[in-house]
Amino acid sequence: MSDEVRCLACDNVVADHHDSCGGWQHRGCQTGLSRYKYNKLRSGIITFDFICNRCKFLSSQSSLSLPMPIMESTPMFNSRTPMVPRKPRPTPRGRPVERSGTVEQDPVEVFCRIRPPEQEEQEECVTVVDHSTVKLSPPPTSFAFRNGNGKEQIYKFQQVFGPNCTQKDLFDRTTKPLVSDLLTGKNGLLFAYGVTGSGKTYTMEGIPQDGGIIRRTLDVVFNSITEYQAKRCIFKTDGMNGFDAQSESDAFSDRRRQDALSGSRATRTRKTRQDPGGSNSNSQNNSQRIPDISRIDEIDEDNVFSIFVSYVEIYNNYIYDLLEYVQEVGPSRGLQTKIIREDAQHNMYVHSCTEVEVKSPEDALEVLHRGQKRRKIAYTRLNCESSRSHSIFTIRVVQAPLDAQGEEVVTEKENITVSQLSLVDLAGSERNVRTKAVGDRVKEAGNINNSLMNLRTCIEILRENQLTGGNRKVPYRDSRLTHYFKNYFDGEGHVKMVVCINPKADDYDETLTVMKFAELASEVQVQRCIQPRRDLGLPPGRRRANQLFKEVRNRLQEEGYNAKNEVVDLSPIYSLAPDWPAVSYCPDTMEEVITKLKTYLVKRIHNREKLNTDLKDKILSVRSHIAEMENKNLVLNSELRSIQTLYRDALGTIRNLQAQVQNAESANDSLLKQLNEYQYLKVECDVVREERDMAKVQGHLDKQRMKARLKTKLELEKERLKNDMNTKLTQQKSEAIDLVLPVLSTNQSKIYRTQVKALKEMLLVDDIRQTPRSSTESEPPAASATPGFRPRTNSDPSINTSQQQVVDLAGPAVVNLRHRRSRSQGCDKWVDHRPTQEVPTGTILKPTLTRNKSVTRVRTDDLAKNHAYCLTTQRQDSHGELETKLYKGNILPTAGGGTQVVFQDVEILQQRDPMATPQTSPRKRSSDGTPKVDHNTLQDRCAVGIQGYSTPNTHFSSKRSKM
Ligand SMILES: Nc1ncnc2c1ncn2[C@@H]1O[C@H](COP(=O)(O)OP(=O)(O)OP(=O)(O)O)[C@@H](O)[C@H]1O
Repeated sequence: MSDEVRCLACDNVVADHHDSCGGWQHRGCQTGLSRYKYNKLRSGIITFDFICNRCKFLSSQSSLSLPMPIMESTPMFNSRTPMVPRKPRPTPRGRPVERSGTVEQDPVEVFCRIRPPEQEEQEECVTVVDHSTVKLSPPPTSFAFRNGNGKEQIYKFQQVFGPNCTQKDLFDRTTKPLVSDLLTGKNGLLFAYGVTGSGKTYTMEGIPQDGGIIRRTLDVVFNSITEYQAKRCIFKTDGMNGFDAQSESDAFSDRRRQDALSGSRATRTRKTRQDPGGSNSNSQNNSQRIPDISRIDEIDEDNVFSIFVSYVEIYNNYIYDLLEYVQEVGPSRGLQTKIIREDAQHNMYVHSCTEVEVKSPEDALEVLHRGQKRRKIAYTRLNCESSRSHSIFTIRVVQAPLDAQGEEVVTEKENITVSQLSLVDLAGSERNVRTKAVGDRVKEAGNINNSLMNLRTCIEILRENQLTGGNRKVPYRDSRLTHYFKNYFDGEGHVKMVVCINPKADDYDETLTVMKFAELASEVQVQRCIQPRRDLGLPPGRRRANQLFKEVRNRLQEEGYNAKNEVVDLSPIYSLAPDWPAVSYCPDTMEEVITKLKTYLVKRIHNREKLNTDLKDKILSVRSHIAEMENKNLVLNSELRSIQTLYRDALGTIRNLQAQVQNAESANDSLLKQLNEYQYLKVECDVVREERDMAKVQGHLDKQRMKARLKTKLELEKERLKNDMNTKLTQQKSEAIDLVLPVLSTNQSKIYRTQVKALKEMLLVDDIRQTPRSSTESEPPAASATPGFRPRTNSDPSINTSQQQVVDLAGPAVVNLRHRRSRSQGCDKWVDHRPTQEVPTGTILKPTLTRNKSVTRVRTDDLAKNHAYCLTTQRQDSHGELETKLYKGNILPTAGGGTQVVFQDVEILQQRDPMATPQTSPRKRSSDGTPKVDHNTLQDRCAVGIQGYSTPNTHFSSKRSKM
């Protein structure tokens, strides 16, 4: 029996170790071998790694870089030290075990995205031929063209996304399958590759309103596992790229500790920084965010999930943790460089890198945003925000099954599945000639180009190995980037690449290089990652069953049953045991394998027996249950029949009622119709009635007008007749006296002459008193004698006919004309007789009534004590126009010892709407245009004033003769 010894650098078999002789035989490259590093195993055994002499020579010439030895000083080879060949490496997690000798492989999927032109009418060198082909046409300015390579080039991709493609389309086609893999426990790598400014960062990150690959991935992951998320801290990292699961109580105390720590950190950050890390802009971004709402359905519902994210960048070939906590107080150390390590499963990981457990896309985006702020970005001539480093955002999904009851997480480490998806935004390749970079930018560009070149070399060698069956060492370790990618290219998951292209002609030469690399990459095959299904022999659907059980229990409790202590019983167990253990034939470990298989089979037999017993019990219980159910069924059937009869009756009643309802509805309809007609008629009637009312009002107004005209005429006629009669009477009287006098004797005649003369005088006097005054005689004699009054003539325009009528009423027949009121007695004391409901005039000019006594009802005492009287009347028409009149007069004692008012003056205040036209403003006017006095009201109100005593029933017209 012999073991192979391979060269650490080129992986060629360089020696065989023979158990029989304990010696070594050179083989393969036949160049001999040297010790390179030694490994001390826990058991104390020391093993060696070797390199062949050829690789040793190449490394000494610096044309090959070797991985650093762990020990600087290699211990001297001691021939007595047993040289134990290295044990074969454990198969990396998820890597398919070669049983039949063939391994399923997938090509690296390469997609092409062409960004929209930067300017309109930009000269372009890229054309989309169809959904998977692009054509590159060299512009005359290009280096290739000038070197005589002016031919058009055709490149094929998995899919080409043109300038108008959406972020959603790109994500669905490129990344969604990787998200599905991630959630089912498989690893994936997606990286954006291209020239600077070609849209790699846009593709990976996008904008809040239209998220790129990273944002959408987070959305879809959380959309898919929302209901199945584990509580925070149930899973925690073991510091060696693995995870442990812990009980709920431990998780609770860890949560509290974390909260306290993050609280104190947040306080410290707030204290030291005014702008809390752009939290405002972050929340603003979140508010503008349009999340992707799609989800993956094929996930194991009986698992619980936790998501961890990390964010690192490779800058100048150093790795930095973008989420590292940097103390803000005290001397700041800045970000520390990290190293890449290999875990127990030979997976590469960034040692001591911060992994944040996130519970929502918003949490994850907050972390992403935090990292982005630390990314090295700088202005270059080709991109104002050019990434100067490669960034790797890794999402790790940790999942573990629920226990048999579907209640708690199974915490054994071997049941935990960890998968990861690395989303890489590579820095763009750039030529200093074009960027005109200086200083740091040149160094950065050099490092970027070197790492990209190394990626290209690795891919080239991989492809060559795959095509030729060669075994050339792939120089993953030459740069941090390829070192980190090693697992993926070695078969640790699906690899996809999005090649970003800027179609502008200036980029032709670089774009051509990118295309060549893309073509190369698409020919590389990576081993398909097949995640072994973990079968713990637990019933599937237990989470749902548990939920259902709890729901039923709650419902029973609500209905009054005591189901609180019922426990979930999710037996039967559907499988006999977990999957067969992975065993391989090896004579050394035969015993161990047989024991393992024996244990497994015993367990299976035990499970089978248990299941059989369980099955018998269940059959019995099901039978009794069925019998019980049948009895119930019989009862229920009879109940059903009676219910059906009732139902039929009810159905008949319902039909009757429906018919009635239909009748009622049709009656209702006809009534509604009638109602409508009546309403229409009513409207018409209302219109007619309004017209009639208007005509009536008009007629009434006409009648009033006519009545007033006739009344005036009648008065005038009466006056005229009266005058005629008086003239005639006077004439007849004097004629009678003249007839009587000659008949008398001289003595008698003397006596009688004197008496007749006196009688004649009396008669004449009486005539004079009774004769109505002509318009020139209309001024009351008392007026001129009354102090404090302004005499008016007819020429005064403010005095109109109605005023004269009022003035006429103040006839001086019974007044003591010689009455003089002394000023000392207060001849200017007024009785201000106002209407009961006075309309406020709001006028600026107001009559001056000094020392007035304001009354609404006049008593004789008021008149006796005061000397002047003012009566205010108001009239308001329907248009709101107001007419206010002030009748002023003197209070004089009458011959009979009473008091009377002699009106001397009328003031009229008319308030009119300036907008109203005479037509639109109907106004009560007399035929000569002067407003009419409302005699009735006036008479009623001033009856006391005129008479000196109250005569409520006296008509104004009948009093006029006495005045
Ligand atoms: N598909 C696109 N649609 C709209 N704008 C785009 C698209 N691709 C790129 N851009 C815009 O082009 C500019 C440069 O893009 P981006 O920064 O993503 O390039 P890059 O390839 O990451 O460059 P670098 O390698 O220098 O970081 C950005 O302003 C971005 O918004």
